[in-house]
Amino acid sequence: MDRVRLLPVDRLAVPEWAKASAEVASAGLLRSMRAVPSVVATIGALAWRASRVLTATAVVLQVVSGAVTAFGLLATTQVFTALLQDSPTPQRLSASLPVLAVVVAAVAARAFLDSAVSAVEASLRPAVARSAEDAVTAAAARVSLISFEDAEFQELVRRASSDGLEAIASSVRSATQLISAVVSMTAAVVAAAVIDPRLAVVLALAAAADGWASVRASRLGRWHFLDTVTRRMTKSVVAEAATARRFAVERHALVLRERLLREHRALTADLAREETRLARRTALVRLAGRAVSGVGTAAAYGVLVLLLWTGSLPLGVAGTAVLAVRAASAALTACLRTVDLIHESAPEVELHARLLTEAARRAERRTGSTAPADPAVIRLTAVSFAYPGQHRPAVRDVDLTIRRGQVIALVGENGSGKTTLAKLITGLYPAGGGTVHWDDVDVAAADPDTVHERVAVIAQAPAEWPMTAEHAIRIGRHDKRVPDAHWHHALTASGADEVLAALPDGPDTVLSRRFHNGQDLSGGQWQRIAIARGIYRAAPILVADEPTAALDAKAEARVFAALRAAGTNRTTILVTHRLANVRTADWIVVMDRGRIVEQGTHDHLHAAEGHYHDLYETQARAYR
Ligand SMILES: Nc1ncnc2c1ncn2[C@@H]1O[C@H](COP(=O)(O)OP(=O)(O)OP(=O)(O)O)[C@@H](O)[C@H]1O
Repeated sequence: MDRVRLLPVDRLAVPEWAKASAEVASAGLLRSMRAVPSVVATIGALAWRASRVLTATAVVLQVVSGAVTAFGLLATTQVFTALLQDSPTPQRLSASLPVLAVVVAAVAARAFLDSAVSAVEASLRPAVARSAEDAVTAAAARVSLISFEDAEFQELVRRASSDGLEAIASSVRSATQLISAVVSMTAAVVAAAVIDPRLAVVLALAAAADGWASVRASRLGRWHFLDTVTRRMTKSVVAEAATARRFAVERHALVLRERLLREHRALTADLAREETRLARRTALVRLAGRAVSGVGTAAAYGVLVLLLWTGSLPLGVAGTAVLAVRAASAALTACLRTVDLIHESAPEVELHARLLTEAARRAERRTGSTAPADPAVIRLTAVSFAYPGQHRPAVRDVDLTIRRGQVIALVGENGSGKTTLAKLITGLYPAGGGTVHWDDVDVAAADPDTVHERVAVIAQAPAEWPMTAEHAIRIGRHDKRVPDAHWHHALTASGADEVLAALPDGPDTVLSRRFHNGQDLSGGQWQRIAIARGIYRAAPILVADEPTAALDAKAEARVFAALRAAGTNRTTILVTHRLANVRTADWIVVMDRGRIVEQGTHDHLHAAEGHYHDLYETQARAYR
C-alpha cells in the first residue's frame, strides 16, 4: 500500500488559535485561578443581560444553600454531643431528636436547593447562549464590506460563532458549579473553623491530592490536543475531499477515491493510537492522584485522632469534623476541576468580547450625509487601495473621470486590478489613498447604504441565492410588484426568461439542492439569473464584472446589446476580457499591475499601438 500524503502533515504549522491551548497546558494552578474572575464576570454580565430574574435567583439560591450547609454541620455537632452524653441511651436519644430533626431538615433543604440551582441553570444556559449568539450574528452582519476581505477578522468571526458560543454555554455550567463548590467549601471550612480553627487546616490536607490529579489529567489532554491538532485538521480536509459535493466530479474523474480513503484510514489509525496512549497515561495519573489523596486523607484523620488523644477535641466535635472533611474534600476537588475548565475555555470565551469590540470598530458608520441619487460625474483622484493584510496595493494612483450614461470598459490582464477598481468607483470598497467623488460628495463620507442604493452589481462569481428563481432575480428590488414591463425587460435582456421557462415550477422553483424539490442550475444559467438581477435593480450605476464569461454566443450578444442600450439613464462599468465587446464602449481604461496605463476610445487606443492594441490583436488573430 502506498503511503499517500496529499498534505505534508509533519510540516504543517500549528494554527494560531490552537497555540492558546499551549499557554493553558503549561499554566500552573495560580495562573489558572487568575483567569477565573474575568470569565465569571463575562458570563455573569451575559447572564444578567439574558435574564436578570434567573441570574439573581441562581445567586440567591447558591448563598442560601451554603448557609444551610454550614448550619447543618454545626447542628450535627449538637447531635453528636447529645448522643455522647454520660446518661442512659433512651435519654440520650430523646435529647438528640430535636437537633437531629434540624439536621435532617437542613440536608433536605440542601438537596432541594441544589435541584433548584440545577433547574435555574438549565433555563439560564440556553438564554445566555441565545443572547450571545444574537450579539455575535448582529455584530458580524453589520460590519463593512471590506471586513470580509480581512482573513484574520473572518477567522475571528468563524471562531467566535462556533467555539466561542460553545465555550460560553459550557462556562455557564462551569461558573455555576464553581460558585456551588466554593459555597460548599466555605460552608464546610466556616463550620469547621467555628468548631475548632485547627480543623480548617485538616480539610485542606485531605482535598489537595485529588484536585492535583484531576488538574494533571486535564493538562495531559491538552498536550495531546496540541500534538494531534494538525493531524485532526488534515483528517477533516481529507474527509471533505473524499465526500463533499464540490470535489465530486474531479474526485471521480481523477480516480482519487481509493487514495483519499487510504489516507483517511491512515490518519484515523494514527490518531486512534495516540488516543489509546493518552488514555493509559491519564489512568496512571489518576491512580497516582488517588494514592496521594488516600495518604492525605489518612494524614487528616491522623491529625483528628491526635487532637482527640490529647483531649483537645471533644468526641462529638470530631464526628462533625469527619463529615466536614468529606464535604470540603469533595467541594475542593470540584473547585479545582472547574477552575481548570474555566481556564481552558477562557481564550474562547474572550473571543466573544473581542469580536464585539472589533465588529463595533468595523461597523458601517452612519454620517448622516447622503450620496447623490443620480451622480452626473464620478471622479477618482490619486486613488490607491491595498487589501487588508497585503503590502502591495491592488490599485495605485488612479485618476479617472466617468460621466453619467457612459459605458466604461476596464480591460487588462488577470490580477491587473479591474475588479478592485470597479469596487472603488462604486464605493463598495473604501479608497486607501486619494478620493472618490460622486458629484461633489466624497463617497467615503456618505452613508454606505445610500451609496449602495445607487449601485447594481453583476459579480464575477455571482451569489447563488438559495431561494425561488423569481426571488433570486427580484431580491435587489423586492419592494416592486412583478410582473411589469421592467421585469420582462430584465428577463429577456439577460436570457433568464429561457431559464425560468425550463424550470419544473417556473419562477417558483427553489434554487437549492438542499431541499427535496430544489433545483441546481448550470454555470451559464446562474449567470443569466445574476444579469437579470442586475438589470432589474435599475440602479443608476451598474457594474458588470465578466458578465458573459459563462454565456453562449447568442446570449452574450443579447446581454451586450442590452448593456449598450441603457442610454443616458445608467452609467455602466464593464469588466471583461472579451475585447470584441468593448469596441463600442464610450471609454476604455487599460490596467496593468494596479495602474491605468492607457485610456481612450477603441479607435484611439488601437491606433496608439500600445498595450490595448497588443491585447486586442492577440484575440483578433485567433478569430481571423
Ligand atoms: N480578497 C483579496 N485579498 C487579497 N488580495 C486580493 C484579493 N482580491 C484580489 N486580490 C489581489 O489584488 C490584485 C487585483 O485583483 P483584481 O481581482 O482586482 O484583478 P482583476 O484585474 O479583476 O483580475 P481578473 O481578470 O483575474 O479577474 C491581484 O493581485 C489579486 O491577487
